[in-house]
Amino acid sequence: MVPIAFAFLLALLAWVLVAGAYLRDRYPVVFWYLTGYPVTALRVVRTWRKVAQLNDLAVSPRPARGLLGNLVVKGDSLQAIAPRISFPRATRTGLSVVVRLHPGQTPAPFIQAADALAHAWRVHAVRVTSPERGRAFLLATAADPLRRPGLAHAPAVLLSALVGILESGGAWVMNLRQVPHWLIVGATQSGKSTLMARLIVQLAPQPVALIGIDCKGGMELGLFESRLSGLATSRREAVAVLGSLVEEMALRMEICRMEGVRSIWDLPDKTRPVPVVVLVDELAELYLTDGTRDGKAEAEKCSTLLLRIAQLGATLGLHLVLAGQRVGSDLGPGATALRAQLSGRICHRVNDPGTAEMVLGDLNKDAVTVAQSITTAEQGVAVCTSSQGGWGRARSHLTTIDDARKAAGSHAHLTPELLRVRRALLLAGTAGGEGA
Ligand SMILES: Nc1ncnc2c1ncn2[C@@H]1O[C@H](COP(=O)(O)OP(=O)(O)OP(=O)(O)O)[C@@H](O)[C@H]1O
Repeated sequence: MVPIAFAFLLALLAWVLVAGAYLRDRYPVVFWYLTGYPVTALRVVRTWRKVAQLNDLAVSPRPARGLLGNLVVKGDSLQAIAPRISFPRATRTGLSVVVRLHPGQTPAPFIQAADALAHAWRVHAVRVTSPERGRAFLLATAADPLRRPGLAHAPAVLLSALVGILESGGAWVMNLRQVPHWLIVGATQSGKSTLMARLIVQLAPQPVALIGIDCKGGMELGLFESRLSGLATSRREAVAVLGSLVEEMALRMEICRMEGVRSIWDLPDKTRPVPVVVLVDELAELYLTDGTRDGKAEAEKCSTLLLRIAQLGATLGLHLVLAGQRVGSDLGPGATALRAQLSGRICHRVNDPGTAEMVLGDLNKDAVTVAQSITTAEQGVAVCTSSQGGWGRARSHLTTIDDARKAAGSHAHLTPELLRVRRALLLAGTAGGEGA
């Protein structure tokens, strides 16, 4: 009888384990509600007083000074009282707690203690906000939502690309109408090319001209040449292409002036020139020189042309997406000036703190710290700015180079002809041939 009961218990245990694993993989939200949430909620309630006291979130109703005989004694009371919290409420990805602040308390110490709370509750992260005076709202995320992200959805809009998923579960969208120019940075194997490939897959079916500048001999962007209205594979060609785009910009300004409008988007659909997106792979190649006078002059020219497009292009339908392994002040003052014009920033894992600082430091110091904590295992994860002015972690949707090449090929017939660019490339090619 005993062995049968034992075998039955073993079978039951095995079944529970298998069912649990199935539930966790197929229905992670249900799994969280049934198992993770009750355990974590109890842990929050049980540890709150201690955690609050250890992190200076508890305050004493007694004054910090008192009289002992004739002496004024100063010090913290031993009877600090933790602020009251609501019972943790389950969310799809974690739980939330409302804290009733003591009079005189602000949410600032809670923001500082967010990391300690995450460790104490054994969750991935805790975010602190204060939507209402006198209350702090703690939102705990149980596991990193970017570890196994699902697919996000967003409506198809001109010049807008759904490139991945945000940590919040929302769609990660690069909307060039809202944020006209972007800087994408990351160490080797961090996910830059995958993001570029995703961008090309998303923009290829749209009525936009794509121009590639890839000074690594066209190894990366050359794969999508069938959908490119021009591809520069050397700095000489890049100068020619960017120069022709500055001429195009001047022409568009003239059209806008004659029509009495301030942007090509105010022109009627029929007369509006096609928007142009310039994709640059390895930005540093445009700035670094071999020390010769000609090399320096070419790099300076490139820098000036990029800066002009970044300054004036947004309303004229010219957009820049610049990618590179690192962007440092050593590339010259032109690179720093250009960065100021690129309001969209994406920072994958980087090799040195200086690069994260250069990409995000002028926007938010916390974003720099978060970018520096991206590990080699988190390919495709990046810190990105949003069109609302905030920032967050996100992961690109995995897109293979083959997917992007196929998308470029099947939309090749949509490639707009930019004669000015083609002519500049031809002339640069001929001049390069003569010079060789
Ligand atoms: N969003 C993602 N999800 C999962 N894996 C990814 C993601 N993005 C990139 N990877 C993986 O990371 C690897 C490197 O990606 P990618 O080639 O895009 O990096 P990179 O920064 O362009 O590297 P390099 O500078 O060496 O060209 C690829 O093999 C890809 O499979």
